[in-house]
Amino acid sequence: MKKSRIVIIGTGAVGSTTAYTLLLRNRMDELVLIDANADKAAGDALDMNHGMPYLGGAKVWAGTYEDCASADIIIITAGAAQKPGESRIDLLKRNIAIFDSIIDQVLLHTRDAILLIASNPVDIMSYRSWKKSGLPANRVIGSGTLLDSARFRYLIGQKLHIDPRSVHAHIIGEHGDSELPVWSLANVAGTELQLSAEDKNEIFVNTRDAAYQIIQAKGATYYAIALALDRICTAILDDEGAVLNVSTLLQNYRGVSDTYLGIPCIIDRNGIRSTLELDLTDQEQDLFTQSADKLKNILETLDN
Ligand SMILES: NC(=O)C1=CN([C@@H]2O[C@H](COP(=O)(O)OP(=O)(O)OC[C@H]3O[C@@H](n4cnc5c(N)ncnc54)[C@H](O)[C@@H]3O)[C@@H](O)[C@H]2O)C=CC1
Ligand SMILES: CC(=O)C(=O)O
Repeated sequence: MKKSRIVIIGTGAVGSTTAYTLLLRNRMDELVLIDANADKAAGDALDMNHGMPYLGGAKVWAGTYEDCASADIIIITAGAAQKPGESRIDLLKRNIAIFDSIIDQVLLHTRDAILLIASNPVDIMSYRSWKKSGLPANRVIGSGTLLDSARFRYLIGQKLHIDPRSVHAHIIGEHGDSELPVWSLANVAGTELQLSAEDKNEIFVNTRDAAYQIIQAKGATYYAIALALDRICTAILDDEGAVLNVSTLLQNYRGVSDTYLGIPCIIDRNGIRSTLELDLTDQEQDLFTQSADKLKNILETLDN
């Protein structure tokens, strides 16, 4: 049987934490680490290999783009990260140049892998990767608002004293400042959430601004995104049909086309099987349209 292989490009804080998370959870047979700083990737691989007596038997090595040839999933976490006070969009120029060269090098070796993008601004980087690669959109996935939805569910759970795994609630739109909460559909076991308008506002603001708070406190966020990326990889490798709020190409989705945004998607071995159309209120629809317009305006400023 073919061995399952995940390649991670960019083994900084997010990439190395994701590698470690995948390894601890025994998600694949082979894990390849690539970084522009080859010493960093080599050091991470060595460090993780020294834990092998206590792990599940996966092979881990610092590799090259040639190793993408038989990858099932290529996770891209390379590039600049926000400094305190910077927005995700502030990273755009730096990360577009890095991405263009990464996608070119990946395509020299494979057109079969699923690309899973996490670098910011993630919706724009995912769109760019899809457009530049010419791969089918179902195989170019952004982490989107999966992390934001996890933060949202955690904060709702805290307020209600309910396990976040039992909270069903979505953040959609940009992974960034224009994202929106879908309060009208949020529920626990199908029942309406018992939260005041003030509680809801506090929960949403803390969700939207979580990255700013964490970056201010310790310089970067990486544990929760690593778990979110692990969740997407599992949905793919185990052919789950899981519903996850990832960033995908929208075509005629609630009036939005030709941009990547976070919405609920069904994910299986082929990547994104289909999207689920949420029944938004008028106010939610307005916010969703505004989020899409913001990203489309930015996309229009980019060269081809
Ligand atoms: N989608 C999400 O929810 C999240 C996204 N991020 C984003 O992930 C990205 C990475 O963040 P961190 O790991 O904290 O940054 P980092 O600075 O710790 O790591 C970035 C790594 O990319 C490498 N790199 C740069 N150019 C490269 C190239 N051309 N080829 C290969 N590797 C290259 C660097 O050497 C470095 O090791 C950032 O854009 C950040 O904003 C971070 C957290 C959550
Ligand atoms: C950095 C980032 O995008 C996040 O933690 O949400």
